[in-house]
Amino acid sequence: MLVTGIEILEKAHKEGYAVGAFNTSNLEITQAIVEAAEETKSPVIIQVSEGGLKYAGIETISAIVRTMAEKASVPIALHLDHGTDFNTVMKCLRNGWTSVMMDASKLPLEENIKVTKTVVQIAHGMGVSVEAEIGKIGGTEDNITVDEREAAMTDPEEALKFAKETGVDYLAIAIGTAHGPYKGEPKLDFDRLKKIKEMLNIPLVLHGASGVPEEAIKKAVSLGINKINIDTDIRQAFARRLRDLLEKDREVYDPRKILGPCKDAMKEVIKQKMILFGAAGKA
Ligand SMILES: O=C(COP(=O)(O)O)N(O)CCCCOP(=O)(O)O
Ligand SMILES: [Ca+2]
Ligand code: NA
Ligand SMILES: [Zn+2]
Repeated sequence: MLVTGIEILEKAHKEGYAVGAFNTSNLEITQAIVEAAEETKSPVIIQVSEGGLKYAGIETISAIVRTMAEKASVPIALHLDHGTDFNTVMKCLRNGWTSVMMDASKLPLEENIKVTKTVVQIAHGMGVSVEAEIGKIGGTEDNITVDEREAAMTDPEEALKFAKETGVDYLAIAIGTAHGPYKGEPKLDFDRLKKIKEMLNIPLVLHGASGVPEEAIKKAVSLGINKINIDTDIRQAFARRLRDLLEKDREVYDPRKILGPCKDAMKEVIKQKMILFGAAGKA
């Protein structure tokens, strides 16, 4: 069934587990996520980035996700990932999103608070929950130094002020992860996470979780992470299966016979994440 993000994350926060938030931009990725959730009886957040909206078309990807979510037997939310443009957030609210991220983390704190508070008021008025980001979760390609990444981490006092003044439902925090494939092993600041959770006591979001070792994921969940964003690992599962399939079969040309197995490969990766996060069986 289609539900709001907070309905899924409030329960995860209370019961101490995390829910996968997986990016989609087409039919097959959406199928992989929904089938994985059904087969592991997991609640799940299906999210679309601004790039995904451009690729698929906002009404189209909304129709695909909402139709499949409404038919599903497990709770599914439709989330806007990294909504950096205010008007894009408004368009998603108008097109049936049940959760939106207003990502104004690149703005100074006071401006981030101002725009996030406005989005929270509008979204809550429409029965939609809101994610925001404090601290900077960059990309592994960003050529910033270790100190700069340290400096970009979320300050607990700022996070408390931000949460109180905006009324945000769940907060993405920077504790050492980054988007994209990692070159070395990411080092997560667990003390920082523990402090933020104790001070804010709301659902927390981990971005850049592809490529983070399983033990670190488990520890982050035990310390209060409740939404875990995964995209790169799914993309890589798709591409691996596609290359392997086309190398083995030079004759195949039916997209269903090519994309179908790729969908299955993505589904297997997603199922493993749901089990690792503790969402399996919680639907
Ligand atoms: O935190 C994450 C997941 O990060 P990871 O899967 O790379 O670790 N995300 O928020 C997913 C980011 C998706 C970006 O999509 P576009 O290419 O369309 O901009
Ligand atoms: Ca990553
Ligand atoms: Na997000
Ligand atoms: Zn992210």
